[in-house]
Amino acid sequence: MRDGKSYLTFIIEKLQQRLKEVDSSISQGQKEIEGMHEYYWENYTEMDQYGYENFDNQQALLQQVNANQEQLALKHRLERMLNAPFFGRVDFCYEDEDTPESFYIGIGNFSEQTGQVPYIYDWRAPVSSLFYDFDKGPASYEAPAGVLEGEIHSKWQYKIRCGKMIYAFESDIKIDDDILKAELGSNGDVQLKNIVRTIQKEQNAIIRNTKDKILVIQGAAGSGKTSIALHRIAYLLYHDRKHMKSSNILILSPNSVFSDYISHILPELGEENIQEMSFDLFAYRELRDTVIDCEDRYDQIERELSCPDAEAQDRLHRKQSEEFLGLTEVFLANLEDSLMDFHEVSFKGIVKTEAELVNLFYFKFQDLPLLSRMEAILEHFTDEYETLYNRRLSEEEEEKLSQEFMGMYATRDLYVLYSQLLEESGFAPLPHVSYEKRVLAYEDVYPMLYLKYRLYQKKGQKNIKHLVIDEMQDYSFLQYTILAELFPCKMTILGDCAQTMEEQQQDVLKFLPGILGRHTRTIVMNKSYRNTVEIARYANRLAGLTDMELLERHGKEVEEQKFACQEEALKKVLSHLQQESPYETTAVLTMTEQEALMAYQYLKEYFQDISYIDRNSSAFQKGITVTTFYLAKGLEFDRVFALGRKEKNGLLLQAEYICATRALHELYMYES
Ligand SMILES: Nc1ncnc2c1ncn2[C@@H]1O[C@H](COP(=O)(O)OP(=O)(O)OP(=O)(O)O)[C@@H](O)[C@H]1O
Repeated sequence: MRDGKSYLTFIIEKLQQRLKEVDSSISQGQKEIEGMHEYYWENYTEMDQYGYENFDNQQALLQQVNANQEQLALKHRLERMLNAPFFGRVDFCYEDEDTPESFYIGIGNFSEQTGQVPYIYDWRAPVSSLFYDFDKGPASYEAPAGVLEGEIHSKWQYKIRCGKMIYAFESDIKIDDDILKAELGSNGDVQLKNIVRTIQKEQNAIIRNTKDKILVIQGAAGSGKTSIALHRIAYLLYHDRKHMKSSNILILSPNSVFSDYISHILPELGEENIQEMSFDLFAYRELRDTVIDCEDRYDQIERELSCPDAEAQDRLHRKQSEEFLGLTEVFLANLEDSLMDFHEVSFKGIVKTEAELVNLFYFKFQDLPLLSRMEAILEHFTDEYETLYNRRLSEEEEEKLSQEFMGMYATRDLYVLYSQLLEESGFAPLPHVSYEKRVLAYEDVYPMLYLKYRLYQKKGQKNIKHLVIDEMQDYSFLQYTILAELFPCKMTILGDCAQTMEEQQQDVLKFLPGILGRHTRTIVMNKSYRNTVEIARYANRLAGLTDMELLERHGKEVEEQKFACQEEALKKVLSHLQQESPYETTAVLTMTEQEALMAYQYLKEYFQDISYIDRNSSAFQKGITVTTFYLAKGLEFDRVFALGRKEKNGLLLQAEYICATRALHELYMYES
């Protein structure tokens, strides 16, 4: 049996050979494309008048372009593999055989020719699960044909960079943990890393879970939730290429910086990137016809921090609660009558009496939402007219009829109706203003969106087959109710109750199964990988967590200090920043936007290339970053300076916990 080093030499040769073939196929394809273009320009005047030849030409061209693009993607994959073709090996002896077979594992499959036994197996291939799930000894894996049993004779881990072997370890001597510690001990990249080399057994079980329709992961800070979700997407795409394309997956992510932070992993794993969106942005787009602007979650947090208002908090919660949904249903039931004013319609010989309209409205079309029903009746009427006279209605006629039918609603303005709902449910109504002045407070955004979906037929998101919701603890009962309606697909939902951005922690696990149904499976992960033991212990004390498992990676003790004002605290931050440091990324995290801006302006005097992240930012860079705790959520930095407050309340404590858990190696908790 060959050792890893000689196998590497063999593979590099094969990869180079393959790359040459791909290169020549790409240039051949390119020539053909050019030839087709030339042929077209020389002959298009003589092509048949019906455009058949032109069409055939276009099709052939398109096919060639697609083929070339595929080859180009393959070229990129092979180039990536040339850098590090494999990272693991399992020597596995099948039950009924005498000698073990070596399976080398890498970020993609590689074989001499398509269809031949691979030289390297993709980390997502069935046999690769041996590497993640078992140590030396009896083992099995699930192949398409069934479970295959056998014994692992040895397991190897490799680090290869630029085609050179950096190290090779036989891993039954528990080197896994050391390798993991070495990976985690290195300085943070600007983007989240792929973890294929060191996926842990419990993480692997989640990544490869295809059985559960709804998978909910409650994971402690730094337990790898986001990483797992992305690797899971890569796994699902690999295993169901026929039915699942990257365009069928959507990630609901908190903001654009976070989207940028995770955007490298899928391309690194050889997959296309997928769509990402924040739910607040989606809601805003959906309500744009009704209001000129909507507050987002961050406006709400800023307000809570600058002028805490218990009444406003209470209102926010009541409006997002199950009880309020009940009140909305009562309101809708009453609206069935109170909104309508039927009257006879007579148009060019066709008459619809009030009784006939009532009948159509409450019986024939009763299943349609209230505000979509009259449109259906209008369509019904138009059909009748066009069939009778065998002519289409003109635009003016359509307009006139539409006015007459829609005029039977007392109003169709969602803003007015929602305001009415608020009043009837014991809340203050919305200000009576024109469209240009309608700015919706955050507490009203989702209740209004819900009302919209109950009143109008909604556009389903049928194209989405898998929805990933990150930071699950930040969505309310009402938001999940809306999401369940909009996305009747598979879901991976992940988050951490301890990182709720509110006065009190929200345990979404209590209500999720009720909304999403009994096919919901919840997995809890308590092992944290991000922080040193010193930081993790400190953070756990802040949040009162006692059941966390920590990876034994040690570092500096957390530095806590109190200052008279924020400027004093900033001076201290500055003195640290001016010292030589081995770190790539440092964050200065504040509670509010205003504080972040002040810190940024202060530090900018000393460091030209410092970056400031606000909610419109879409990327974060190496070096020093200043931002608020809520925008740093989900991200990580080598070193964190948290500028907290001496006074405490629920939200400020949560904020401190979020800041503390962002640090990989060093943490400074300052208060003023
Ligand atoms: N198996 C693993 N091997 C190597 N690194 C890992 C592993 N699991 C997690 N990590 C690392 O731990 C850190 C935290 O991972 P991730 O951001 O996915 O956690 P999270 O649970 O989403 O955290 P949070 O909720 O605090 O934002 C990352 O640097 C990630 O690369």
